[in-house]
Amino acid sequence: NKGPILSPKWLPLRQSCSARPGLVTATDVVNYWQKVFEASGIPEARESSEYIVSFVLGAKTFQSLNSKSLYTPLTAVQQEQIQQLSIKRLERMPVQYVLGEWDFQDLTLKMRPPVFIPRPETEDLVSLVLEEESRKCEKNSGLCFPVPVPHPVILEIGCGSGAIALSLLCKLPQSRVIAVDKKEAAVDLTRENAHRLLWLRAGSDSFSFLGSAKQLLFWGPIDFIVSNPPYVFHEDMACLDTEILRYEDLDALDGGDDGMRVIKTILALAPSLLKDSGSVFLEVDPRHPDMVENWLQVHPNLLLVLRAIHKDFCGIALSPL
Ligand SMILES: C[S@@+](CC[C@H](N)C(=O)[O-])C[C@H]1O[C@@H](n2cnc3c(N)ncnc32)[C@H](O)[C@@H]1O
Repeated sequence: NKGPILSPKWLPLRQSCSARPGLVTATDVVNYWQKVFEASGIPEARESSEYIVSFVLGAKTFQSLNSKSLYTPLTAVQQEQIQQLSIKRLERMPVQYVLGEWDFQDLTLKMRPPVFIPRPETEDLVSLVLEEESRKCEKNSGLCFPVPVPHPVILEIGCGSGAIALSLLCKLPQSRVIAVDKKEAAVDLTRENAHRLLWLRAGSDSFSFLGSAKQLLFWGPIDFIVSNPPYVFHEDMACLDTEILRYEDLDALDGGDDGMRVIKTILALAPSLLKDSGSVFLEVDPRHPDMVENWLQVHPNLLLVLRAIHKDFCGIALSPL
């Protein structure tokens, strides 16, 4: 039900664009595909076109192309590549899947449907964990008799492409990071991204992948549990963008009736996994902090308290008593 790809509205334009391949520049092609995308109702038409053209020219952004790249005529091969990728975008494939890679913090990660595409706001979740770790280190160095702080053990539940876990490992190279996801496709992509970023080939044993939460119990005390779990309220799922509904794993987003299905699992699991000084960092819906607080009140045995809410980014931080 995706409809015709080659709509008559833009086919003549494409023909005129490819008729004189030697004379078409990157700027011409960006403008051309922007118009095609707009005519087909593709969201973020300009950005999509710019990303695709820059990618084929080996750049991250259109703005970073120098004037030579902008005005040198594209080869027929480059035009063909741009057309192939643009056709995928016309099918409403998210640009991250079209390009097959996307940046998260300082990392370029492989992206592949249906594994969840990391969102920019999740970068703040990583920053919150890093801030907490540096606070712990500062607190210790302020003691009269500082004791060596052991390197943190970090567990990410629901790693998707590995964006959070790999960013943390990159920023805290001495830490031990365990990444777990219930979907094999996600664990595989995290593993690929880790290999791609060379940590495993360098002989590091600081990254582990798990397909099942049961194995976590063998891991011993953990400093930080971090997760961007599925937290969309089930009734809101139908309102998601076509790009998401068509290509991303909906299980990665659907948090059940109250959006708390996986959040509750993580909170229930946390006390048995965390060190006494450990914390849980979760990205949640803006409605969730109150709901989490109420849920914790009826589960006092978990000994968890809601310690901070970072409303701007919909993140909450929880820590055990
Ligand atoms: C919103 S995505 C987040 C992916 C990644 N952490 C990110 O931020 O880009 C949620 C992820 O949690 C995984 N997931 C869902 N339920 C899970 C469960 N019960 N245990 C482990 N992973 C789960 C999904 O497969 C998906 O990869």
